[in-house]
Amino acid sequence: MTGDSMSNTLKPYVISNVGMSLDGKLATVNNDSRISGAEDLKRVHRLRAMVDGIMVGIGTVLKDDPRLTVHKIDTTPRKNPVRIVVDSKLKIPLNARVLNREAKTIIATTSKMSREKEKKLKMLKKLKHVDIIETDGDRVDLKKLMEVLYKNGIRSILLEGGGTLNWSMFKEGLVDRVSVYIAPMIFGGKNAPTYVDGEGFKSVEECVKLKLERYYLMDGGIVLEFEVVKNPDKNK
Ligand SMILES: NC(=O)C1=CN([C@@H]2O[C@H](COP(=O)(O)OP(=O)(O)OC[C@H]3O[C@@H](n4cnc5c(N)ncnc54)[C@H](O)[C@@H]3O)[C@@H](O)[C@H]2O)C=CC1
Ligand SMILES: Nc1nc(O)c(N)c(N[C@@H]2O[C@H](COP(=O)(O)O)[C@@H](O)[C@H]2O)n1
Repeated sequence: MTGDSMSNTLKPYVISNVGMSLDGKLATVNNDSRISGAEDLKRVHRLRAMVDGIMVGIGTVLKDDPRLTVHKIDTTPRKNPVRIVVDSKLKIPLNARVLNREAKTIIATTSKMSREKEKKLKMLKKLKHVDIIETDGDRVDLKKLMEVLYKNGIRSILLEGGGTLNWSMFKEGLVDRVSVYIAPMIFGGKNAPTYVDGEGFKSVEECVKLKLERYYLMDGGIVLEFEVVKNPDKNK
């Protein structure tokens, strides 16, 4: 997997992966996200082992407390990609599992400071395996982040949600590939998180277009793999 060009700026190749219910939910209204079965989790961990970075939003860290390491398959030598947490306000708890020493962690935040944020930043900067990337604005500037990550040698990223970050990444045109596991389950609930939340595209013309490349059965559900079609109107 190599970097992708972003109007003359190089960025990492980004694969979006989730496990979702047939109705597109990432978790139930009570935040139960046990969707993938054992085989699908192994597939996800094989993907993790292939990339340079695994990225989530702070919402996912606060709700799931994930490790974001390769721990469901054996790899020799043990390969843990860099974990990337998008966290504008630095809400990350210092005891979050994503800050353990099993892998390096990059926290992407904004340069906007409060006294509390500054205090936490100081503590985080003391951790040798943690790096901070700051961008300007109220929320993390994802295009800038991709540019900085690429310059730091990160050529491929597995984007593991949640729905808010997924929306921003799709909206900014930063996703190159999609692989989703659809479980034979229906969660319902208009407040349950979906694969892509955010404000949504206003028209079909604006939406992200995908090209189905592969599909196969797994854990009683189905895995679908798509390429994101860049410049879909080019040949019209
Ligand atoms: N089934 C699955 O495969 C997965 C399920 N989940 C579920 O998704 C839910 C968490 O999703 P969300 O609450 O949507 O949180 P999220 O993980 O998408 O994080 C969103 C947060 O990131 C921060 N952020 C900073 N800059 C941003 C930017 N430019 N764009 C977007 N966000 C930015 C904001 O604080 C924002 O609220 C949980 O219920 C979790 O269990 C999460 C990942 C995978
Ligand atoms: N692919 C997939 N299927 C599910 O059913 C899930 N719940 C998730 N969740 C993602 O994996 C993270 C947990 O990672 P660790 O096992 O703790 O390393 C979680 O935070 C979501 O990003 N993914």
